[in-house]
Amino acid sequence: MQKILFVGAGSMAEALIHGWVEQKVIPSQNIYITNRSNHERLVKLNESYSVNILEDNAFISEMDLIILATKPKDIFHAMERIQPFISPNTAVLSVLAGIPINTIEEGIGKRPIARVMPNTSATIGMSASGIAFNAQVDDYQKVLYLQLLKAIGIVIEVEEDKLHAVTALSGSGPAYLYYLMEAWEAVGAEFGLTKEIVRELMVQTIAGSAAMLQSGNEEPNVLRRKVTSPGGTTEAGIHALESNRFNEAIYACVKSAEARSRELANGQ
Ligand SMILES: NC(=O)C1=CN([C@@H]2O[C@H](COP(=O)(O)OP(=O)(O)OC[C@H]3O[C@@H](n4cnc5c(N)ncnc54)[C@H](OP(=O)(O)O)[C@@H]3O)[C@@H](O)[C@H]2O)C=CC1
Ligand SMILES: O=C(O)[C@@H]1CCC=N1
Repeated sequence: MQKILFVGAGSMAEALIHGWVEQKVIPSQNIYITNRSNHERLVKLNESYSVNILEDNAFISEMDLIILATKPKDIFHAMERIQPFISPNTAVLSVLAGIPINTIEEGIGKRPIARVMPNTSATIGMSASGIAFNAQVDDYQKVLYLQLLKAIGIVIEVEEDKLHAVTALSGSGPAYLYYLMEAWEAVGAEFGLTKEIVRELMVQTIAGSAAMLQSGNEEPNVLRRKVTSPGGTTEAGIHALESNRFNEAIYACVKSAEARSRELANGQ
């Protein structure tokens, strides 16, 4: 990829830029960024990553790849802006939650489009991304898209409709875990442990549990049982989770996120 333009330079754009620049996948001088109005943000990203600020819409025609990274509600305005300038050869990668590929085709024409759902761990090369392609993406382009995503973590191709579920699980997933960590830190503080100690224990516990699952072939319920001594502390903790409807809360969480993604697809 020679020139890449981010249309929308917010949190997700920064995570991708950070990951790609750090992993040396795309030189920062090949990356361009634009926003609707927040120029200060563009200057900050320029200072942090030496990426270019798009100064003139006419330059859009020179882009090899455009990454759509506005909020879903802002995409229609963004597409109106780029449509007059975008070249027929320019490929597109969208990270927008919910927005279907055919909405993008309607806005900026049929061209190779990948719809991707990454997460913010792209910043450190640890994203878990889902991807779907339109029919215009040939095998060679598929490899290029996948290479880009693999550079910032793992990527799994799914049917486009399944991206709603991917969004609810791994796109939003980091926030659920950070929420859990916030609660963990708060309760740790009640026991008089310093924030630093709780943080260190918690991060290693989560990383260790994920690594156990990744490296072995045991199911989560088997690993859980190995921790849970009859009549012991874990059992007491799990009972409390059950009586506070932990499973129901998780189901409701993921189902609400999936449903919201489908609403976004319908412009709601
Ligand atoms: N954050 C996350 O964890 C993830 C986000 N996503 C998806 O990524 C997308 C961006 O999310 P996020 O980065 O969090 O959002 P942010 O609000 O942080 O960033 C959105 C950016 O889009 C810009 N923008 C708005 N309208 C236009 C326009 N017409 N033309 C150009 N730029 C415009 C905004 O600039 P200005 O301030 O000037 O309006 C802003 O910088 C969303 O669609 C989201 O669904 C996907 C996976 C994970
Ligand atoms: O909250 C959102 O809508 C976006 C999509 C996935 C993560 N953040």
